[in-house]
Amino acid sequence: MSEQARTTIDQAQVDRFSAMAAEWWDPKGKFRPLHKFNPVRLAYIRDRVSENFGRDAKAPQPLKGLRLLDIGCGGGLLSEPMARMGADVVGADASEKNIMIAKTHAAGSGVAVDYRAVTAEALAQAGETFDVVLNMEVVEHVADVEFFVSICASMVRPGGLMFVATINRTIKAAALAIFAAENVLRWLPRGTHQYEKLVRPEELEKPIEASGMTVTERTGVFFNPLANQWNLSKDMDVNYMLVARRPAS
Ligand SMILES: C[S@@+](CC[C@H](N)C(=O)[O-])C[C@H]1O[C@@H](n2cnc3c(N)ncnc32)[C@H](O)[C@@H]1O
Repeated sequence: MSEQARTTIDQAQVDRFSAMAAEWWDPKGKFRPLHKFNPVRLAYIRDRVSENFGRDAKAPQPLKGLRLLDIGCGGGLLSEPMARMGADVVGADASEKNIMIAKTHAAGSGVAVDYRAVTAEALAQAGETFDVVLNMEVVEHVADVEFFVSICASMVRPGGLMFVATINRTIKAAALAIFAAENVLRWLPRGTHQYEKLVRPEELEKPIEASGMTVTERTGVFFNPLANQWNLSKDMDVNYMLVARRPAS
């Protein structure tokens, strides 16, 4: 298939998110797991970015002056805190409704984020580049994972980082992240995730490495029911995150 004919849009997935858009900022609503995830993933991103760019992670705005893309930003649950940490954030999502909700929320919170209803391929084609690309909980919802990851990686500047978070395609993930989360705990609406669309780490690493980036860290993220919180873990069988770095030129 020619590059031009390839698309990252799985319209049924985008429609599903558009239909739930009003709930993005309700911590008890359909995006509850993402709200619960936020403390652990925000600290992880802040610390890795600070380390990479020689910043003090404890400073009030450790990401000051860095240009950051939050691709598949949804309602902006990551974009807003990243902007508060000082980054110049572009929040991009294929769903216009998500972007509308994100813009409204940011205006209410007084946070400046450049929200755009565009695909990753449109941004790359326009020649956009970033110090940091966040690719969080999106790859399991796109049409062409390899293409999507390559496009996102192509926008990372020399010396920059890309974070990818998703759910592994394992039996354990099918049991916990799909069956239990959707049918028993009811954390997510039924049909949020499809087993066939889950992505194994090596399926991300191939296009990342092919784009000239190096995967520098792999970590699992696991829910601790006793503490009622998510923690970093060595176990990558269910939720996991990768960090990749483009060598400085
Ligand atoms: C599970 S949400 C993740 C939201 C956000 N990244 C977070 O972690 O809080 C997935 C988002 O990806 C968006 N999306 C799906 N396919 C996309 C594509 N090809 N390009 C851009 N956004 C896409 C959906 O509209 C949805 O908002």
